[in-house]
Amino acid sequence: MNTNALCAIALGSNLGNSRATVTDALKSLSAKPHVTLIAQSSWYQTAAVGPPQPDFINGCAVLQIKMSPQLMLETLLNIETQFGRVRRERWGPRSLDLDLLLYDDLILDTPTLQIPHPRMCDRAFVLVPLAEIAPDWIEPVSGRAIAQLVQAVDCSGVVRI
Ligand SMILES: Nc1ncnc2c1ncn2[C@@H]1O[C@H](COP(=O)(O)OP(=O)(O)OP(=O)(O)O)[C@@H](O)[C@H]1O
Ligand SMILES: Nc1nc2c(c(=O)[nH]1)N=C(CO)CN2
Repeated sequence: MNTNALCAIALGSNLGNSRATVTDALKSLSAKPHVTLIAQSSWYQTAAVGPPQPDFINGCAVLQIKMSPQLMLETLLNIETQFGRVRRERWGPRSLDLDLLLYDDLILDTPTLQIPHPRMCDRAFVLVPLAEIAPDWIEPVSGRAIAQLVQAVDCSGVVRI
């Protein structure tokens, strides 16, 4: 694939030295060929959604990439592995979670990859950082801008650090 695309990703961690992990993971991703970092949010301490577990560090980034969505997902999964991610229970603690949130205005629904990320509109820990760097990006399934979506969720568990 030769054309440039803009994508948004979410980073999260709640095991180990989470702040260092998310920072280093974003550096590692930005250093890859065909990836240019366009914008990076602040980091947030967020109350865990799902089973009881420690708070997360979360943030988002916008990247310009010359990669298909599938290759980008593969790249994210490889970085998760590199940073010690071991897959255990769904929504359980993890050293690093990288989600592909948006890819231009694409809607994609395959068994291994859904874009936009299907749960992003419900998640304050995604929408608050994303609204900082991409408030006008339209989430193509809802047709609503990130700045509108963030107003519809409870952001009380999301604290900028
Ligand atoms: N947009 C996407 N971004 C990342 N992974 C995706 C996406 N769409 C589908 N997946 C699939 O989901 C799998 C990742 O599941 P994972 O264990 O990280 O889920 P989770 O982080 O526990 O939960 P959630 O998906 O709710 O954040 C990947 O292997 C991938 O095939
Ligand atoms: N606060 C917070 N909670 C979560 C998170 C996350 O990144 N942050 N990730 C999950 C699975 O993807 C489940 N719950």
